[in-house]
Amino acid sequence: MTNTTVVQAANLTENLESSLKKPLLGVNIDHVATLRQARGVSYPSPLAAALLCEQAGADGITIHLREDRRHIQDADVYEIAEQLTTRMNLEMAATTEMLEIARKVKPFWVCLVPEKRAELTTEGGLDVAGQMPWLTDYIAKLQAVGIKVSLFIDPEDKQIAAAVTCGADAIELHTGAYAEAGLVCNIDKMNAELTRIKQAVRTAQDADSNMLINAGHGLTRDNVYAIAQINGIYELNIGHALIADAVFVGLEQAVIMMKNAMHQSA
Ligand SMILES: CC(=O)[C@@H](O)[C@H](O)COP(=O)(O)O
Ligand SMILES: NCC(=O)COP(=O)(O)O
Repeated sequence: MTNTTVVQAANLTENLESSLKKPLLGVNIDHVATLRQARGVSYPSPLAAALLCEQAGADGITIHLREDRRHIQDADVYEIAEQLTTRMNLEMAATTEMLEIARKVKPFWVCLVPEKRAELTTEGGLDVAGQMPWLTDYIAKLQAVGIKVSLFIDPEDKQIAAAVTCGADAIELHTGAYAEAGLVCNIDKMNAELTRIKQAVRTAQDADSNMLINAGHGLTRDNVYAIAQINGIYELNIGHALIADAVFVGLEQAVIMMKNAMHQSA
């Protein structure tokens, strides 16, 4: 373990206590890379974005190294890992190729997510219950080199129970259905999804009090408050909407605005 990792681990324990009331903000910077890849040039730099987000108060940086490399590239992962002062959360599919990369980079967190080639963004949660032997072994191989492992799952009892059995250090509850209901102003559906997420947090707490509970996907300044108020959520990972805000107000201000939205109702 490097000195940085020891400090990060100590901070994690400390943060766990305080964040039970106030979730942390992990900023997903995939779409800084999307903009760069649109032209195949070297700017804007995801590394510069990550460092600016940290300066503005982000508690961690999330990047998703997709198998098709549509945004974040391998070089970004190595470069960002070297220079972050908070924690990297590396999202990836549970493939053999990604396992090798993660074991070299050693991010603080790996978050295992499902991937489909044709999707615009992650459509559903990982089917942990359907691939228990593979994931149990995969998680152990990451943990063996000191990486903490999170599983991106739908808020379903079956998946939560499977995540505990597989030995995950954390789960990240997929908030996409809640966010999509808000986009089409379906308030009943939004409330039902919120209830489902709250219930999932309770189920996870009852199943394993040491497992961290994160949430994310599709969160915006308009819909984040209700999720951030749920007791027991450790961290929210937010990307697309925050980067969209940054186009108008700048990245640092967008981070500050998102943190404010998490802590006070609009
Ligand atoms: C797993 C998840 O919800 C997202 O963070 C994911 O990274 C989305 O992928 P895109 O950034 O490619 O939309
Ligand atoms: N895991 C969710 C995430 O990192 C950000 O998702 P989004 O805000 O880009 O939808």
